[in-house]
Amino acid sequence: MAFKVYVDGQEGTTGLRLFEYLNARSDIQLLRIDSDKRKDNAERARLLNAADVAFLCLPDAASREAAAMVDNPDTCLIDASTAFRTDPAWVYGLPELAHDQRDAIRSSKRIANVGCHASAFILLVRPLVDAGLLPADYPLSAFSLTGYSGGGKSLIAAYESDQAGQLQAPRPYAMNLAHKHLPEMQQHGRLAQPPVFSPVVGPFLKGLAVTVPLHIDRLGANASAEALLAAYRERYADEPFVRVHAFDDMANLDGGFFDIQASNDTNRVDLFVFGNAEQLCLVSRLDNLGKGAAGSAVQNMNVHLGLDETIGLDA
Ligand SMILES: NC(=O)C1=CN([C@@H]2O[C@H](COP(=O)(O)OP(=O)(O)OC[C@H]3O[C@@H](n4cnc5c(N)ncnc54)[C@H](OP(=O)(O)O)[C@@H]3O)[C@@H](O)[C@H]2O)C=CC1
Ligand SMILES: CC(=O)N[C@@H](CCC(=O)OP(=O)(O)O)C(=O)O
Repeated sequence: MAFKVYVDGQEGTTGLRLFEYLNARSDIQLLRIDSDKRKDNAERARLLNAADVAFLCLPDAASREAAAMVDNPDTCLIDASTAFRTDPAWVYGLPELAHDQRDAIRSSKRIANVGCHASAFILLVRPLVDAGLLPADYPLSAFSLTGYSGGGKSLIAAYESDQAGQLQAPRPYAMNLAHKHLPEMQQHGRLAQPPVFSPVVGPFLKGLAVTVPLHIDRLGANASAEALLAAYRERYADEPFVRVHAFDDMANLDGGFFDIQASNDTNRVDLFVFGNAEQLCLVSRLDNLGKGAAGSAVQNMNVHLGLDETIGLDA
């Protein structure tokens, strides 16, 4: 028997990518809303409550509205927005977060799928805090280079209609240091304060890399590049979608340049540690539409339904 799955926001960037993943599967029966009814609340409520799993690929406010429409206790919601990522009634949809996270995802009907910058940042930071290598009160900073699909339909349209080339240079944003991912980065990274976070969007569709610079003498006792890598290898040993690279993995650089698109079209996260005896640079790379959005949503669904979590996803 196929699982009934509905995507609210099926014509948006995340919804369309999710549709590609789900449409290829024989164990999923997709419930489709007529295009002209996609904002009709009665029709949305009917489909949301008919689904075993409903994905919300909507702006935050519309996600909150959709969640309030669900009264079927058997419907599991997987929300792609930021609305519920630090809400204690929702489980954080990052299976790799901790050893017991999959149990929580399996048993909850409310799963907050994780944002692209936040996934990459938390997967770098959390194992180091848990291992005592990165003090929770370390004054962290991070910058993220991202493709424009992360900004949804409107940003994609702006880049794709940029005939005059006005958007061809990288553009730092969230200059007020209040990016919407900061609360989840702090909470799920187990940090005493949020990082100083600087995202930069570039003139390419997708691909993302978060870089976290560190001074070794400000880290925990016995911290070193090898100790950090050992913590990653221990935490992610059995993870199908996390690849921990060797220290200073120059073979992965192209003439000294880091390729932030090399994880694209997969659900994989690549983790790197570069540096020297004094300073380190942690880098996490993923496809913002894959592990940063739709791929991770499929992974969460697979975990929740008790399926092989790699079904339909490339590592
Ligand atoms: N893009 C990405 O890489 C990522 C996005 N996210 C999050 O996922 C969510 C969706 O993002 P994204 O796909 O990029 O956004 P888009 O703007 O591309 O798509 C959003 C979709 O939601 C629809 N929508 C808006 N309001 C309503 C409503 N009231 N009822 C029904 N449908 C509605 C829009 O309709 P219409 O077609 O009419 O515009 C649109 O199709 C956001 O919360 C975003 O922050 C999370 C991780 C990564
Ligand atoms: C380029 C761009 O605008 N990217 C988005 C992040 C996309 C994402 O991860 O979505 P959520 O915000 O729902 O988590 C941003 O920085 O807000």
